[in-house]
Amino acid sequence: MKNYTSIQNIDNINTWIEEAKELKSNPLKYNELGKNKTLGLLFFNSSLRTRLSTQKAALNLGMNPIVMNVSGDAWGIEFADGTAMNGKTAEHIKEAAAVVSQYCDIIAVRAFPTLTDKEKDESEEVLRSFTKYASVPIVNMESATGHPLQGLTDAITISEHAKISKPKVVLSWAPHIKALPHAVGNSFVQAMQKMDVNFVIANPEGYDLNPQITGDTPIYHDQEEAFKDADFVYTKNWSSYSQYGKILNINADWMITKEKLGNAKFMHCLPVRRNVVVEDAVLDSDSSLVIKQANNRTYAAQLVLKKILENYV
Ligand SMILES: NCCC[C@H](NC(=O)CCC(=O)O)C(=O)O
Ligand SMILES: NC(=O)OP(=O)(O)O
Repeated sequence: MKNYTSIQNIDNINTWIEEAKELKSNPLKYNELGKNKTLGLLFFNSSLRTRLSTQKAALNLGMNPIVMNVSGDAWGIEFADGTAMNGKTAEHIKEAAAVVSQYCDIIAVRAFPTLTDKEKDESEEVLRSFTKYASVPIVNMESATGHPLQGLTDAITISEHAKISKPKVVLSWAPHIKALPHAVGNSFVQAMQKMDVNFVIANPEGYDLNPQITGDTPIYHDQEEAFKDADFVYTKNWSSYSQYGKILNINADWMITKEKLGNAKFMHCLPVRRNVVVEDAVLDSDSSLVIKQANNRTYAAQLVLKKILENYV
């Protein structure tokens, strides 16, 4: 594998899950593999888990991670081709990516969508430009339309906690005060579509995700019906896709409660707003997997970096 930009880069999710579990049981087994190799982490947006777990993963493989907050700390980067750069941007991605490639053996990038320009977001301008102009492998740390390190993490976590062979997994929309990206939802859908699970999505009318991603996956607009006999409820807010980037209404009654959850396990990528997305009683109970889930971020990232290092030319 050269780049890891999408869940579609996973050739066999069951094999990957087993490999990640092996790394988790012996995280330092390959601590010579990345010796004298540098991982550059570039953040255009905030992060706690991705920032730390990806560095931890690199350290477990013997790599040297270096981190930069691009927004604020670096020069504004221009992505448009052929433009006269007489505005806010000071250097072009052609130079920036080529220069960073001389300092780093792998580059990992976080860049959220605009949520105002659908075409631009769907073109994955930032991630695609790094892939095009960098001369080293690229890892997606959450882009405009996907968060494949999170999706792999979620697949590992479900495999670890499943009590039956084909568990029912529900991806449920939940309320939020801000317009949020579709990336986490998209990658979770793509990961579940590759796994042997009974997978459905629950969201209010107007919040269906990109139909090219959801495909044949059943979508319920009735949360209670979707949650029937669920083993896992994975919760996430996203803004409208059809009325791109908009909050249509708050739908506060879609908040996850202990009563709605029943015997299902609760999952969320974090950060999560308590008593808006999910009530305290869920997060503070044994039903919540969120902390264990976040721990798996390290092993998902470690597996991805290991696969890239093993194929490094
Ligand atoms: N990386 C995990 C989620 C990141 C982002 N959440 C957020 O922006 C939450 C911000 C807030 O709650 O203010 C998202 O939904 O894609
Ligand atoms: N889940 C996740 O990606 O968290 P951060 O945004 O804190 O990295």
